Amino acid sequence: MNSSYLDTIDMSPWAGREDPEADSLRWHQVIEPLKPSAAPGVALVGFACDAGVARNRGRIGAAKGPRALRQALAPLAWHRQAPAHDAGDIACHGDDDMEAAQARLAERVAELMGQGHLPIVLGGGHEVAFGSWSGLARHLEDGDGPVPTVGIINFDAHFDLRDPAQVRSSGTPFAQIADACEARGWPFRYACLGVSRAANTRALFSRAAELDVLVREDHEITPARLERLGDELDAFIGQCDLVYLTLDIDVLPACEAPGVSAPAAHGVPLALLEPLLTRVRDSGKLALVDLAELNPDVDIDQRTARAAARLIHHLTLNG
Ligand SMILES: N=CN[C@@H](CCC(=O)O)C(=O)O
Ligand SMILES: [Mn+2]
Ligand SMILES: [Mn+2]
Repeated sequence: MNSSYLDTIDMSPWAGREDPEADSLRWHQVIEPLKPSAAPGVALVGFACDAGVARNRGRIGAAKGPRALRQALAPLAWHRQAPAHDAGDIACHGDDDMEAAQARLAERVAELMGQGHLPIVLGGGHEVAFGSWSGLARHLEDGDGPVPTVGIINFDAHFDLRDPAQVRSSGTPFAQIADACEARGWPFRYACLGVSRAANTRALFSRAAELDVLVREDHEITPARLERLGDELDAFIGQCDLVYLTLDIDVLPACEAPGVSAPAAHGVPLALLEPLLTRVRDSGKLALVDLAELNPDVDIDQRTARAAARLIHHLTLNG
């Protein structure tokens, strides 16, 4: 186990308002750098990488996402019982380093899971997902007995099922995971919610159908259908032993999340996204979370970072 990074965790983003009243803590006052014997809690790990976005010909800048997300989470009110740890960053040193950075992330995620933490990976482009999932896979392979069935729930305007034989990028992680599942003889259970028909080609819809993906398009996620969608999500989760939740912040409409590589004209608003996330959070099966595509370079007044921080806050409220 490589734990030398524990001495170099940068806690400088964790700053903000301090209230003089009792019982008024905020995240920055509670979160601690991860220690080897830390009590189980949430463990944040940054993936400072946008090499996959560059390969996908997108707007780079998501490598700065982890810091912006920590800064936005820092002043939010603390309501948890269980601890939160900062497990540092995985940096990507250019295009040639992307696959190695994903492997380093996998190692960190597997280590955190082995210590009983819920890893929350702060991206980074959506190439983060292949690293996150690989860590989960390694952790499960290290365990005794049959490997549990993993359900992947992706809230995203995009399938990210592009053919990885062309180029591996932020647009291919779930196709890479499907291939990796096939190689291991594992089922590939993937739900992609918030998909824009305008932003995904026919080839991608066909691949999703071939892979039996649970698809709900952006315009289908309405207040009137929210309860039924929640039940469908519960049914999907019911067929899995564990859930890996991946949030591409570009699932939000561009007015709520302008700071992404590919803003969504339609999107799924925070007010509808949050109740669906509650279903996932409260399922008791959530094993791994990541959040992708926050690009502070094109954000407006930290709007996207604040929305992303709010989602992390919401997902961790039950701990
Ligand atoms: N993670 C990224 N995904 C999108 C980007 C789309 C775009 O740049 O327009 C994709 O590859 O489909
Ligand atoms: Mn997307
Ligand atoms: Mn994506």
